[in-house]
Amino acid sequence: MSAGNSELQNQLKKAAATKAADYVKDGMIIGLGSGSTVRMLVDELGRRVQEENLQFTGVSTSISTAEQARSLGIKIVDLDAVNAIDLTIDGADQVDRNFNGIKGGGGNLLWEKIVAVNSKKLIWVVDESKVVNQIGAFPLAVDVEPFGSGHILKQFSNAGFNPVVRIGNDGQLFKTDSNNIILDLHLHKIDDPGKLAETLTNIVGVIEHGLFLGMVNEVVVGKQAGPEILVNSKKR
Ligand SMILES: O=C[C@H](O)[C@H](O)[C@H](O)COP(=O)(O)O
Repeated sequence: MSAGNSELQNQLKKAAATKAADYVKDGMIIGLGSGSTVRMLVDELGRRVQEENLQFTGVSTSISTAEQARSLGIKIVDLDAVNAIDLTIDGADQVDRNFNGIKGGGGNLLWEKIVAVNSKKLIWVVDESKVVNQIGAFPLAVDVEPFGSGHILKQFSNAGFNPVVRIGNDGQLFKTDSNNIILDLHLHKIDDPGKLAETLTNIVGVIEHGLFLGMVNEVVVGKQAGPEILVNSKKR
């Protein structure tokens, strides 16, 4: 699932990703997010490793990012092999002006959230179409244990959450890197993200949800006039 991939959107994603790559310095431990914007970031970091001898250690939020990074010569270690991550750079599907975001369009929200909470600083790279007044137009991914998930599906339907079981590009049931399934909630708008997060967290069988509320320190926004950095003053 993706918010869109027009040529302009890809240019803006790339501008944001390239700007965010400047934050990575020698000796740092860097969390690498997932998705198409992070793919561009990892390409740029790989270029710097090869051409500028940049030396950093990466911790990946997905198998696919780890594979891409390693193929470019970036050192990737397990999260448990480091004490803390200096900085994580990740993508997002939507973010509002209170720094509440939706993630999980690629199904990587669980590892992304685990890496985020173990990071000293979190930056998102997005194009300007993803900065919104109210989140929720993008479907909210919920990572669910497959066992008994039919009952969670019913519970979500009864609550009016319009859940859809995610199917992969291969036409098969989508499975996360942890072998869980994703239920996408088509909510259209989320009036109270905190309350929804609490509701979802309290359901047995829900492993994690794609609401990342007030967690991000900075958002690098790719705009036609040039990248803009939104700073979350509450996280300074
Ligand atoms: O599970 C996927 C992640 O949360 C992505 O970071 C998010 O969906 C943004 O992806 P993209 O950069 O492809 O729009």
